Amino acid sequence: MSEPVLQIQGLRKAYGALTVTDDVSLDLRPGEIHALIGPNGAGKSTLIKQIVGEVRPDAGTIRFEGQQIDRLDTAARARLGLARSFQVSSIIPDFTVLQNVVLAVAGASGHVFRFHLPVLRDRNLTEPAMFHIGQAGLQGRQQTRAAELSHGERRKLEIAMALALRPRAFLLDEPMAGMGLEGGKQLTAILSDLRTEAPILLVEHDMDAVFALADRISVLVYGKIIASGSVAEIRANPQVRRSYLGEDA
Ligand SMILES: Nc1ncnc2c1ncn2[C@@H]1O[C@H](COP(=O)(O)OP(=O)(O)OP(=O)(O)O)[C@@H](O)[C@H]1O
Repeated sequence: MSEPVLQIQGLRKAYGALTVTDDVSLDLRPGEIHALIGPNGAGKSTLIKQIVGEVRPDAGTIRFEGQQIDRLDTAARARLGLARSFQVSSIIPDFTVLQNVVLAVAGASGHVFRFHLPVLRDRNLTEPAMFHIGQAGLQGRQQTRAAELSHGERRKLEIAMALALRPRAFLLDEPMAGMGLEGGKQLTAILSDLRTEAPILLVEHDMDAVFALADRISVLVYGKIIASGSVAEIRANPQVRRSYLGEDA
């Protein structure tokens, strides 16, 4: 089996008497989508925050591509290629899709960006930008201003910009939220392809999307992983059905 890209061992975090992360161990392997599911308040967001460095664990280790990263700050972890969500805050509404992605490509390649330079004529920037626009399913929309995009298209622009940063792993916190039926289907198809680019740790409440996408699922309840396995294993697990899927198993 290939080495995990991300490996979490014995992670613990408590807020006062409340243990939010209770001896959590999990990994993310190359090429996979590993879904993390669990009821509201189970500790999913807090776990993601510890992985990206926004919350400091009380104990445990986090390794990324073999390197222990739990002492690094958020920016250093991002530089190693740990991409949190598609919540790219830097979309410029008055810029076109292409201009926004070109900016992301320029930023990632360490280009010193000057607004007066004819960057849109620099093929070293526009070619990768157009490639990422295609990967994100936005072909034909490159000349549209970001402000005019629909919610789903904006999400795709965020994906294109995230891809420009050449991430080594994606941590996605509820990407399906607010997408609607058609948008959700399109995003599912895009995420499905994305796993070959970089593996995805997916926190998602939309179980149709999780069951359609996940190679593995881990179930978090009260800060503890109560089960981990394939979609079929998790669907058949009586404890999961009782404590999360809300069934009388
Ligand atoms: N900074 C904090 N201080 C105190 N308690 C916190 C803090 N952050 C989170 N918690 C508590 O930790 C628990 C887990 O919260 P978290 O947001 O990680 O859950 P979640 O599984 O992501 O929930 P949801 O699915 O609703 O987003 C909750 O009970 C929450 O109130």
